[in-house]
Formats: sequence, C-alpha cells, structure tokens
Amino acid sequence: MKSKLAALARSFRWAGCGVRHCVLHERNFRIHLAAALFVFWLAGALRVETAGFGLLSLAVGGVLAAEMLNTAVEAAVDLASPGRHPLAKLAKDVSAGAVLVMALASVGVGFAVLWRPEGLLALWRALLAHWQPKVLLVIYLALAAWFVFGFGGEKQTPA
Ligand SMILES: Nc1ncnc2c1ncn2[C@@H]1O[C@H](COP(=O)(O)OP(=O)(O)OP(=O)(O)O)[C@@H](O)[C@H]1O
Repeated sequence: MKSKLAALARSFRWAGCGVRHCVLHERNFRIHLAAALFVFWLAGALRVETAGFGLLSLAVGGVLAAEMLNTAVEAAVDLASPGRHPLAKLAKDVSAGAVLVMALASVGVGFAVLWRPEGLLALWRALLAHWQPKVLLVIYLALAAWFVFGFGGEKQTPA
C-alpha cells in the first residue's frame, strides 16, 4: 500500500515537472496562462454564474492541455527525426493545428459566456471614470508582458 501511494505521488511529481517545463520554456503556454487570468478576472467582474466558470475552466484547460501535447509531440518528433523529414513536418503542423482549433473553440466559449454588453459597458465606464482600475490594468499588462517574454529560459527540448 505504501509503495503504491509512493508510486502515485511520483506520477503526480512527473506530471508537475511537465507543467513546470511548459511554464518555464514555452512562451505560447505563458501567453495562454496570462490570458486565462484576465478571462477569469473578467468573469468575476461580470458576476458570471458557476456554470459559466465551469465552461471557461474547460476551455482554458483544453487550450493549455493542447499546448502541452503539442510540446510533447514536438519533443518526440525531434527525438525520432533530428533531420528534416516530411512526416516530421506533418506531425508538427497537425499538432500545432490542433492547438489552433482548440484556441478558436475557446474564443467561441469566451464570447458565449462573457458577452454581456451592459456589464462590459459598466466595466468600461468604471475604467474611464476612476484611476485605480487604470493603474491595475497597467500593472497587469506590465506583469503579463514580463511573464510572457522575460520569465523562464529559452525554448528547449530536454536531453
Ligand atoms: N524535423 C523536421 N522536418 C521537417 N519540417 C520540420 C521539422 N521540424 C520542424 N519543421 C517544420 O518547420 C516549421 C517551423 O517549425 P518549428 O519547430 O520551428 O515550429 P514553430 O512554428 O516555430 O513553433 P514553436 O515556436 O512552437 O517551435 C514548421 O512548419 C514545422 O512543421
């Protein structure tokens, strides 16, 4: 029993290593994370109901998972085919296309859940009328830019 629990804990640890790698070395993954934070903030500000949060979570999780699978495919292809090969190109392009499809579907989910003209207009008016939201927005944009472009190391494929 103890060794089974240890094996389970180990598998979670390896999964965590995969997430950590993407956060540190995949710029697109960080873009999705920064966008997700904004989407969840917007959903909170618009008082989106629980089901809406569920849909947004599925969409955000789907895009992040697709991005991670794309990274896994790229690493496996580079390992199997260090030189150029049409099948390597096919695998990478289809994998990248899957991320695009998931991202577009998520934009659709985002619109369906967050398109509340009155609420959005009220947020926009609050942004224009007060300095605090402007400062918060600038801080968020600066932190997001640092996180996306300045955080972690260069893209790499582990040896
Ligand atoms: N081993 C390979 N053989 C043939 N074509 C490849 C190979 N590796 C990459 N390509 C192709 O070269 C182009 C650029 O690939 P690259 O791996 O640089 O991806 P990318 O679009 O820059 O994405 P990322 O920044 O996530 O790596 C893509 O069309 C890809 O399919």
